[in-house]
Amino acid sequence: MASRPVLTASGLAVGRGTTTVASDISLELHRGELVAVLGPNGAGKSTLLATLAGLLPPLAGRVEIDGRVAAALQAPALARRSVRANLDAALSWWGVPKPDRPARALDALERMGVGELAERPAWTLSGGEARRVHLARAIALRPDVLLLDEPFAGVDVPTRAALLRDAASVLRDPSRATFVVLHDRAEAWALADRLIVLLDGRLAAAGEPRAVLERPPTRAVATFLGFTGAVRENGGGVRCVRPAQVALDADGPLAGIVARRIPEEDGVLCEVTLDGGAVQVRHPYPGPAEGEAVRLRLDGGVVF
Ligand SMILES: Nc1ncnc2c1ncn2[C@@H]1O[C@H](COP(=O)(O)OP(=O)(O)OP(=O)(O)O)[C@@H](O)[C@H]1O
Repeated sequence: MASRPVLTASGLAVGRGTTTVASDISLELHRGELVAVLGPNGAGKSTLLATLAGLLPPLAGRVEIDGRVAAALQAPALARRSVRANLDAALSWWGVPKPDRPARALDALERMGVGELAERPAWTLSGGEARRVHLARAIALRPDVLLLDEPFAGVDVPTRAALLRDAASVLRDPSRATFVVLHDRAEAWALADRLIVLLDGRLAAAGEPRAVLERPPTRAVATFLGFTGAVRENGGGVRCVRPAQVALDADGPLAGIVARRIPEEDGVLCEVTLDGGAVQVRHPYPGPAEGEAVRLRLDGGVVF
């Protein structure tokens, strides 16, 4: 990317106390992009975010920022006052002159779809409403770098879908870089311009989400990204496949046995053992029985 980065982390090691959680992290954030961080529990996503925010000292390396950073941490943590007063306090602390604050606050609340909640006491909000206000408060600051830690945690599925839809348009802003820790891969596909995967204490993958999904750099990254099937190849190596890359097909070249059926909303997820591996495949209800012999075909995947 040609523009000057608004945040540059070089050779960064992050951790708590003297314990290193993740190291050798180098990344750049540019204005206008939304970068998502994925990784399993305990991978160090929140620790990295807190370090980029300046809330924790780097254990090695450095973070350079060209502008101001605002972070919205995991818990909404709204003060016991009205929604409007919560935003006003943040804007005041940020140094926004008093006459400018009401319009800035209302604009951010409206952009997050909660303008009508401005006068509500913060403690009367539902979890989903509090999340929106929490995001609005960070957006209202108009930082150069916006760091968000799991902004959709604990929000139920329909509310989450609506929040994601609103956030996708509000969070991407040409004037700032947005860096967001996510738990759910689906959120990353919906939101991110760029994806970072933290795994086993290092930055294990980085790139455009589609590219990372199509060509995960290691088997560990592939497994983390949902390549649940692995089949030995004749020529050597192991082909890793996602359930969507497997089809039950009476004329398919591979023979397997259904080892387990996991009922899902729109069908069944079948775990099929093959000579040389195992895969998962989705099938409309009722699908094959446990113990049934099936034939299947693999469409794609990646070989390690
Ligand atoms: N306040 C703390 N004091 C000491 N250790 C901590 C603290 N917070 C987190 N840790 C430890 O640091 C490691 C990384 O935790 P972190 O919260 O950064 O991971 P994460 O990837 O954000 O995980 P999750 O997906 O579960 O939120 C973990 O081993 C965790 O137990």
